[in-house]
Amino acid sequence: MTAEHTRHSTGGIALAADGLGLRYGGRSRPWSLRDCSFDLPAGRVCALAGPNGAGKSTLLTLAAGLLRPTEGTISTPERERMAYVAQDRPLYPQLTVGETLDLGRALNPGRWDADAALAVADHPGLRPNATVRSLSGGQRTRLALALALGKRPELLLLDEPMADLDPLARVQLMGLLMADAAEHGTTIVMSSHILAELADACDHLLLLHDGRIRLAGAVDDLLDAHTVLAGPAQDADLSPYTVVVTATTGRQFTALVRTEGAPVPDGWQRSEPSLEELVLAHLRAASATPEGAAA
Ligand SMILES: Nc1ncnc2c1ncn2[C@@H]1O[C@H](COP(=O)(O)OP(=O)(O)OP(=O)(O)O)[C@@H](O)[C@H]1O
Repeated sequence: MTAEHTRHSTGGIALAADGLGLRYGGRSRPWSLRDCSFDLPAGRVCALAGPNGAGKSTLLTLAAGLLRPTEGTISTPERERMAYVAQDRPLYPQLTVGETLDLGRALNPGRWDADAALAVADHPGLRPNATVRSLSGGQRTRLALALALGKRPELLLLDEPMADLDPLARVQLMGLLMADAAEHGTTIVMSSHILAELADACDHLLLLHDGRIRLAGAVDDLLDAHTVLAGPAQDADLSPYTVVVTATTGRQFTALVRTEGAPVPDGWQRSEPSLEELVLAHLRAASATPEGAAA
């Protein structure tokens, strides 16, 4: 497979990977991302989840076109139609807030959405004449998000956007992002370790573990496909199901399974997992298998 980065969106797909892999620093180095294939439909708000070192930032950096794949392909919109907020929020420290927004306008002629940028940047902590180097981490994030939304992107790539924001700012900025996605059909991919935050906002999931895709798809479909079974331990026959994880507490047995349509035995309770339960179960299962192979 050839290594390439394709810039187009086709058939309503905003981001697609096919056999995508990356080794930092050449062939003798370990894989940071391996065999990643997925399609992200346009207009989705996608949670990118996974433990530290799973490859989330690597995938976002590849999507932003700042790294070339070692193998496989990644397809995105044209560079002008994407915005990327990296984990370290790169900005020019010597510029003021106002000059940074002016630069955003100058670099995006004909596309700059001053209202969208101002909706994020208009905040008492972000005075127009303050220099970027004087801003706190959370204020810098706010400015980086203002630049990204002002670009009016079709695809918005956000690496832990809420990590250094206070609780009020998180709620406000998450609301602005969701409103933007709803109004303009923006596709958003956001990484986070806060699963509850992702569950509230996202309708699509990419779960990475050890550089590989563990789960990918619409959140509703993934939740529908999984069931939590609870029953007495001595009756546990899970052979009809694909088992993700099991747990025994005293005589009570629970399992997260894909029932694949098989009936639930009498005396057992079934419930739909939360997104958080689903993610944690798959991460536990991946940690327990040597290769973290996808279920
Ligand atoms: N510049 C680099 N050079 C070499 N290895 C790297 C580099 N950046 C990341 N890696 C390695 O690639 C793997 C994936 O890292 P990545 O930063 O993509 O993970 P992540 O899921 O974003 O983690 P976190 O949640 O901690 O931010 C890790 O093993 C990491 O050590």
